[in-house]
Order: sequence, then C-alpha cells, then structure tokens
Amino acid sequence: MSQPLPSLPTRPSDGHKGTFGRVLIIGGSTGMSGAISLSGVSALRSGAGLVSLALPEPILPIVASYEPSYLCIPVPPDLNGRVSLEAQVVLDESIPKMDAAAIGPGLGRSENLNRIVAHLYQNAKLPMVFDADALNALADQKEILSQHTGPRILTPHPGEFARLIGSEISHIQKHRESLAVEFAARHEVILVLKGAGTIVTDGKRTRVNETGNAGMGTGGTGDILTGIIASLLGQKMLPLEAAQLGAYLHGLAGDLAAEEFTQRGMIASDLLKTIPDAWRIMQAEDTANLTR
Ligand SMILES: NC(=O)C1=CN([C@@H]2O[C@H](COP(=O)(O)OP(=O)(O)OC[C@H]3O[C@@H](n4cnc5c(N)ncnc54)[C@H](OP(=O)(O)O)[C@@H]3O)[C@@H](O)[C@H]2O)[C@@H](O)CC1
Ligand SMILES: Nc1ncnc2c1ncn2[C@@H]1O[C@H](COP(=O)(O)OP(=O)(O)O)[C@@H](O)[C@H]1O
Ligand SMILES: [Mg+2]
Repeated sequence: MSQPLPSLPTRPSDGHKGTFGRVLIIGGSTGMSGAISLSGVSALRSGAGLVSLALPEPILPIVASYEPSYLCIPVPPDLNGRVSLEAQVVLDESIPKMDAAAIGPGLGRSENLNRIVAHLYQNAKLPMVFDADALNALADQKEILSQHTGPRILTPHPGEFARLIGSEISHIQKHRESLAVEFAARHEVILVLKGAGTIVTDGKRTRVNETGNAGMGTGGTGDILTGIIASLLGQKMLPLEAAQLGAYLHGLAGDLAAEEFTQRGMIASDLLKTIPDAWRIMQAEDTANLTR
C-alpha cells in the first residue's frame, strides 16, 4: 500500500538560518552551469537556511550571477572545466560544516570524478543525495553501492537506473516498483525512481507520487528535485520522508507551472517560481489534516 504524505518540516518561530540547515551541492562543469544553479535556487526555495554550491572555479561567475542568495565555493578544475581530483581536499573541509549534501547536477564524467563520488559515498557521514552524473559514477563501480556510511538517496531517471542495475529502460518501465524496492532493500538506500508516477522507497515502505505532469519532461527539472530533497534533509527530515515530500512538492510545483505556462510552454526555471505556491497549498493541506 502506498504510504501517506509525510508532514511538512517544522519551522519554529524563533528559528534562524542555522536551524534550517546548511546544505552543500556539488556539481557543475563548463557548459552545464545551469544544472547546479537550478539545484541551488530550489534548495533555497524549499526552506534551507544556507545553501553552498561547490563548483569548478571557471564557472563560478556564471553561477554566482544567477542568484545572489546562495554561496559559491570554487574548487580546482580539470582541463575540461570539471571538478578535479584536487577538489577533494576542499570538499572534505566543507562537508563537516554541513547538515546535508547533494552531488551530481552538471558534474560531467571522468575517472577522477568516479573517485571523488566513491570517496563521498563511502565516507561522508551526513545524509546525501546522489543524482545525474554522480549516479553514472556509481554505475561504473557498482561494487560499492552497499558500502556507505550515512543515509543515501539516489534519484535516477529510468536511463540512469538502467545503467545502475545493468538493464534496459524498457525492462525498468515494465517493472518500476519491484525493481526500485529490490534495489533499495539490497543496498539499504532510498531510491527515487523518477518519471510519471515517481517511486520513492526504502525497500520496505513505498510511495508512488501522484503530482507532476509531462510538461516536466524538459531539461533541468530533475536538478530542481535534487535541490529540494537536499534542502528537506538539511531541515532534519528523515531521509525517506524528505524524498517522499520532496517528490510531491516538486510535482505540485510542476503542475502549477503547467497551469501558468502550459505543459508545452513551461521550462524548468518556472518551477523555481511556483515552489512557494506549492508550499502554500501543502501548508493548507497539512493544517487541515492536523485539525481533522
Ligand atoms: N541546464 C543544464 O546544465 C542541464 C544539465 N543537465 C546535465 O546533463 C547531464 C546528462 O544528464 P541527462 O539526464 O540529460 O542524460 P542521460 O543520463 O544520458 O539521460 C538521458 C537518457 O535517459 C532516458 N530517460 C530519461 N528520462 C526518462 C524517462 N522519464 N523515461 C524513460 N527514459 C528516460 C533517455 O531515454 P531516451 O532519450 O533514449 O528515450 C536517455 O536514454 C547531467 O550531468 C545533468 O545534470 C541536465 O540536468 C539538463 C539541464
Ligand atoms: N511525464 C511525466 N510525468 C511526471 N513527471 C515527469 C514526467 N516526465 C518527467 N518528469 C519528471 O521530471 C524530472 C526529470 O528529471 P531528469 O530526467 O533528471 O531531468 P534533468 O536531468 O534534465 O534535470 C523528474 O522528476 C521526473 O519525474
Ligand atoms: Mg537529471
């Protein structure tokens, strides 16, 4: 049976930006500066107190000028403008100061990135979202999937999940729920299998998300989900609940964007504007449930 929607994260009236979580998002590369920018704003719009983006130094001016409300941590680039192996020192210094992290949007692929992703997956104690190219890095080293030290939320679309389990997209789409449950249980992770009817499961408890629409099939919407879930983790939601509530908020923001701009006309950054209205609707529903 599909799980009920979790309650919203608490927001104490005397809370401050420290209370609401420090979130680190690692990604970006030359040509894919948009992905991490979208994740950064969505993390802020989802309620995190402080959002920092760790990204290759050459794209910092582009990302920083997109939105003044997040911080940017420059890391040394490789020759192709991706995060280099030397970045690991900077990341290891930043992570202990954070409440939650995410890696992947616009990261790109390289042997050294595989090493960085493996290092974080295996050693970072904080709750962490793995998306996009971080999932591709994990797919290259499947033997480490069960070797993690903190809560791990993996957010593949069917193409990324096919690489992770060494299967075909058509097979995944036929058996979405059972494959997601089996993977989450085997590796003790939270799996968010995206696409129409996103499945969120820890292998024991499963929720099939009911919000969202085909207008969300446009570049960058997944990067926004990554920021949302990282933000909810930073606000101390339990990992499964953060993923379930995050998927719902994301789809609802997509539904509101479709109402305003149409499914054909909407683009990913429209969701950054509709997240607040999605929160408004969810707050009203949450209050109604509590007083019922
Ligand atoms: N503005 C920016 O900077 C942006 C940067 N981005 C960055 O680009 C990088 C590459 O990421 P990516 O997801 O575009 O490429 P990739 O993993 O090859 O996936 C494509 C494959 O998956 C499949 N597929 C996907 N969804 C499916 C579904 N619902 N149902 C079924 N199939 C589905 C799809 O299938 P097909 O087209 O074959 O039908 C295809 O095979 C990454 O770093 C990301 O962060 C993007 O975030 C965009 C905005
Ligand atoms: N037909 C659909 N119905 C509902 N949601 C969809 C649909 N198509 C795509 N989405 C959602 O849009 C997002 C796309 O994520 P992803 O493929 O990672 O995009 P990107 O990497 O370009 O940011 C996912 O959250 C997915 O569930
Ligand atoms: Mg994606």
